[in-house]
Amino acid sequence: MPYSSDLDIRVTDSSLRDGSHAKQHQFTVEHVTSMVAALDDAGVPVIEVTHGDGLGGSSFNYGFSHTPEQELIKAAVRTARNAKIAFLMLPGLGIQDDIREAADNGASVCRIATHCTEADVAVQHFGLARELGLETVGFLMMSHSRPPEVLAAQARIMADAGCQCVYVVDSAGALVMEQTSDRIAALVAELGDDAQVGFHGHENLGLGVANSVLAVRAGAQQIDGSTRRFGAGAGNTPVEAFAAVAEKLGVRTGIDVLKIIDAAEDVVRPVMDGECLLDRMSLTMGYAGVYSSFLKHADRQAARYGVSGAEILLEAGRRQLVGGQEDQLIEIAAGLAARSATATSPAAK
Ligand SMILES: CC[C@H](O)CC(=O)C(=O)O
Ligand SMILES: [Mn+2]
Repeated sequence: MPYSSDLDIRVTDSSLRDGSHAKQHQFTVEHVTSMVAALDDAGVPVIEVTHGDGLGGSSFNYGFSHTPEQELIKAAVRTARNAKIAFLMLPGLGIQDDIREAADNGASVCRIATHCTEADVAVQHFGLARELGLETVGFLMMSHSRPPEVLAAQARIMADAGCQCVYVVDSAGALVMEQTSDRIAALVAELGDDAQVGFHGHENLGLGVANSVLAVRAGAQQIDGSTRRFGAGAGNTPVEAFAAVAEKLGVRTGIDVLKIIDAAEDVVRPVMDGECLLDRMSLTMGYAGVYSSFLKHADRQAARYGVSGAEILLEAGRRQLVGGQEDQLIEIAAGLAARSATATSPAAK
């Protein structure tokens, strides 16, 4: 087992990583220090801190960070008294030296994310992380897009490479109830005692907490959330709501519900540029199965080309775009603008 614990479920708070998308990667050391202090005090056992797109994500394509992520990781490690500090990396975007640096800076949980059909690109990274003594987590992103048996086979590749907990990642917030539990159950059956199973939800259909409860009932042992839903799209499963629901169900998370409710309101909310909303854009993402981190990119291209952001997302869903294909949002917006110019030109009438 990757960790010894008397908790039933281990919660990882992703607000300082998934929330980086919503914050357009503008976290400062002060933001990290205040949020880590509050989450740690409320008993959150793992806190993830990285650029939204993981180590090495600060770039023209994904958006430049305000503060280098390794500085943010160091600040988190300095601040946490009990919580472990985790980081995310996508092979190819981040490189192995980034993992070494994060480990040197005191992070202890290495989370490696691939598209849900591409687990093999992470094999060497899991090996390195284990050599460095890091705890390992694997992310199968866009898990709504493949059936349970495909995900289970990909989870097996991760576990054989040294991954200690494989997550079903609902990047688009598109999974509905049993679609979550069927996927979790398939991974649990495949992995047995070889690795744990986790669930990372998004709120784009308003199902983060419900899907997480179903994931737990299907055998998930680790659950992600973000305090105040501070994450991409409509945000992640709210940690404070999940902790409250878990307590009512008799599931122990070790999180003090009243303290995390206060942290959400008094500490996390002031760091956010705005609430993560279940509005037309994020709901369209859940409905059409679009990667939550495309939200701000789609907003920008909609404004730049004067077209509907929801139309951009619907086409992104039709094309089944995956992370790394953000540039296609520009092409989609330009195409919508060209079509609307043709339709309104006098020659077309
Ligand atoms: C770009 C990484 C991505 O945001 C990871 C994640 O949280 C997800 O796929 O939901
Ligand atoms: Mn996410």
